[in-house]
Amino acid sequence: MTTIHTLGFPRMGAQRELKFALERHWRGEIDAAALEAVGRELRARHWQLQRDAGLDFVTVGDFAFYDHVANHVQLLGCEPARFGFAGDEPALARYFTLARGVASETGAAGSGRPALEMTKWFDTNYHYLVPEFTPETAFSLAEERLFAEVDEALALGHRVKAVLLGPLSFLWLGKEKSAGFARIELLERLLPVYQQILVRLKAQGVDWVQIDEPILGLDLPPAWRQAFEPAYSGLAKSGVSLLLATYFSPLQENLALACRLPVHGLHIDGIRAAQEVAAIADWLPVHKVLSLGILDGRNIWRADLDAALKLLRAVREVRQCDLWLAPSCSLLHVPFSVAGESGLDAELRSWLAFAVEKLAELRVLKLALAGDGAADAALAESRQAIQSRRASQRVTDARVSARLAALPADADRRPSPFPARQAAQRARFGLPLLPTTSIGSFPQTAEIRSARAAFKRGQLAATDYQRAMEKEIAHVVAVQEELGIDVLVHGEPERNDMVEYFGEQLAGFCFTANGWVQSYGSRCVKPPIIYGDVSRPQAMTVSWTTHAQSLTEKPMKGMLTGPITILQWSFVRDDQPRSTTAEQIALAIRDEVVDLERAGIGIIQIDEPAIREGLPLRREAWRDYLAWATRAFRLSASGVGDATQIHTHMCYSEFNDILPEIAAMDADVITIETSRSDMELLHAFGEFKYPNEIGPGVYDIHSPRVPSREEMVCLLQKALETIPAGNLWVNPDCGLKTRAWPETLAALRNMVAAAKTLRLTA
Ligand SMILES: Nc1nc2c(c(=O)[nH]1)N[C@@H](CNc1ccc(C(=O)N[C@@H](CCC(=O)N[C@@H](CCC(=O)N[C@@H](CCC(=O)O)C(=O)O)C(=O)O)C(=O)O)cc1)CN2
Ligand code: MET
Ligand SMILES: [Zn+2]
Repeated sequence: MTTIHTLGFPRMGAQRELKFALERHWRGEIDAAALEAVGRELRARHWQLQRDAGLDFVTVGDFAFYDHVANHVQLLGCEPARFGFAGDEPALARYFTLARGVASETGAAGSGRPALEMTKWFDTNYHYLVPEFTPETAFSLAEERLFAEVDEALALGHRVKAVLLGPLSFLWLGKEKSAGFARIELLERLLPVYQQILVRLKAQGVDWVQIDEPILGLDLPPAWRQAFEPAYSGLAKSGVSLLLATYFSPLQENLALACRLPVHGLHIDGIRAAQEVAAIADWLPVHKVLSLGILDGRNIWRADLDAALKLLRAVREVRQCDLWLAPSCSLLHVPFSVAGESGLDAELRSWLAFAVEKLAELRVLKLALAGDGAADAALAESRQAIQSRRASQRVTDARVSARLAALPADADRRPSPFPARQAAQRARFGLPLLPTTSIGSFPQTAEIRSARAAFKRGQLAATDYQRAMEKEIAHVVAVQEELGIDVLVHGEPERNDMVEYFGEQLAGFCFTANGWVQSYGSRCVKPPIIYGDVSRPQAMTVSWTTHAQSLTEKPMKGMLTGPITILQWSFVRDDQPRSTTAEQIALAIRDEVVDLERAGIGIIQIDEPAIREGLPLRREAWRDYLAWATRAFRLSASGVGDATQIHTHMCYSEFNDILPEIAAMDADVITIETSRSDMELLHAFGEFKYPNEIGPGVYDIHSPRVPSREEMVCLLQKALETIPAGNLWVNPDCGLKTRAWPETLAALRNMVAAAKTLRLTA
């Protein structure tokens, strides 16, 4: 018998019901009970889908109103003391305070309660809330939600597998908030609470608990590796069967450890750790369950079921025992269902499998392994789709491969080195010392979004939509002129998203109507799908940008998304290396850069916020990635003359460990998020002697708080300790699209004033 299950399921709902309910709740339009009802309804629906697909368990514990790591902070009773919660505050209200913070009543710096920090979940575009630890952190079984959800599922007649984030991964993903202590020291205090949870689950009638330890796929310090065996020896005593789940990365030096741990089963990522399947099938004792993540949970392609069956039969041959099958990781990272994507033609649609379709694939595999003829029709259909994709004329474009093959060796080099370019650009633009600029987007108001929605529904004519956006651009230009900003932007009103917008216009991409994936909290993205060779049929941004330039004498900065960020935030081909796809996108962006230059745009920004996120989870793979990623960026940027100034922008990550590679991108100016780390990053930039110009963000755009002029003067003075005044730019941390107008205006006004103050002395 084969057992099929999933590590997790998307939470938002088929129509993003959770997003809309959350936002209504936050606006005060529905109360907590109504929100809870939506959550309950979605869980019930999603469990029923799992059951209907023939899964042997429904998975309970993957649901969250904001983030599953934040759920664990409450479950484990470690809400940071700094929030100062009073005993009578309801758990859900505290939860949203952890997630969203509380604005200060006075607006003064340092007051209010900032939210838990948010950071990327491994190498995905999902953000989790970072647990905070101090030597005083205590743990207790403090929240009933998980057990209540288990009861809900049991009451609906389901067989339940509960899921927990494992104790070591939970600690690893958190952050030490005081110096001189290591969070691993908290393990001893944490384990008894896990033990209690497992005992409770067992008592509820749960036989299997999936305990996620994705950090087994990372380069772990010895103390962390050594902590696994004693920790799990303790947890083994709870009496519940544990399925240790790993994903996203091969286990390598942790493989023997993972096989040896005293648990009842091991899940491995059969896609990212494909090369380890044979060894694990061999080494994992046969009395333990092997759960093979056989379907790609990080991508949207229909699986090659014949190839999967071949592998599964071989594994069964070796192990002579039952197998468990699942997607490689939680399905959180793929959209809900292909059904309803009527905008895609039938052929393309047949190539895709989102969450619901992946559950169906599991069932076909199970039937086929049992020799059940009921799988035959589905297998034939799947085979047909795979063959159609392999043979399709739409996937390959001979002109693209010919162009790549013919690229001169120096295609990724600017004509002159930076000092010569800097001189040419200074002569051309005559900017003041400490020039001010912004990162690109201005507030995406409800008005802009509903105009776009009406346009997409066919209720607003293309010319009217264009006129509405041009009106917005004119407004943004006028505002910047009035504020006295030096290098202007058009504000990006016409963009639904910085990646999707380009995906909609590039050949080799398709996009969905409803393929939403949670990014954080209620926020979602709709990653485009790269199915074929990429090229740019026509200019994508030139007319908007030149229109904006026509409204001002000041330089208008062209605004593009870079090849690595487009790659990273799209669903990519699995039939060629990512590096090849990156190179193709790079050339498409290069064409746009060259066209902008030709249209008279002298400053062009190519955003690469995701370059750090794309870094492989294992350090040994960094060099290779960084080499092709930085080359792709340079390819996109190198088609222009010395006097054209190329900017790039990065955010969301710590960049300290890849500074040389960032320098190797050779952008003339980099604007980078730094304000949240109090300009820490700059020490690294200073030590490393970053050679080109740099704009360290002087204020955090993630909160509506308006920074004062003095605050920004302080930060800039700090920056001037390490960066020569002639190389320093003044700008916010990131784009302003999630902000409202009043705080945007106030903050930019103070920012320009700060720059002017320093110009007098610097
Ligand atoms: N791709 C990507 N990844 C990223 C980021 C990013 O900017 N892009 N930034 C970081 C994450 N930050 C994020 C910040 C904001 C949002 C966000 O605001 N998402 C919006 C959707 C943005 C969008 O696509 N907007 C569409 C509208 C989509 C929509 O829901 N429209 C409504 C109608 C809206 C109306 O009538 O007003 C509908 O179709 O029902 C548009 O502007 O055209 C949301 O969840 O609400 C997402 C991620 C890291 N990863
Ligand atoms: C996530 S980086 C955002 C860069 C983009 N140009 C913006 O300003 O929104
Ligand atoms: Zn940014």
